[in-house]
Amino acid sequence: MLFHVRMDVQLPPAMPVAQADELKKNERELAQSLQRSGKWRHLWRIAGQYANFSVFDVNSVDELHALLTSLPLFPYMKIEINPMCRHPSSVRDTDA
Ligand SMILES: O=C(O)C[C@H]1C=CC(=O)O1
Repeated sequence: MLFHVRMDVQLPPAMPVAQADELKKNERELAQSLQRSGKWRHLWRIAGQYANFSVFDVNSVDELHALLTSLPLFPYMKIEINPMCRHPSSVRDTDA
């Protein structure tokens, strides 16, 4: 199942830089591991914002929820999720 996910990150301005850096480092490691596993198919920065567009390929909504809530930055994210299915006019046969 494919989901388009938008994540907007808002760290509290008062958060110490060292804590923010540690969270970002841990987030990056997990995000890269999930990309290598194929679960996190796409990760794009939204230009000019501390936000991203992502595409996740998971087996269930429960798996997506577990994955998103496991992210170190999850407590500081606003997340918007859109389920996707194949478009009948798509020419990309492998994109399912
Ligand atoms: O930077 C972000 O968009 C937030 C988050 C998503 C992946 C990652 O490494 O950090």
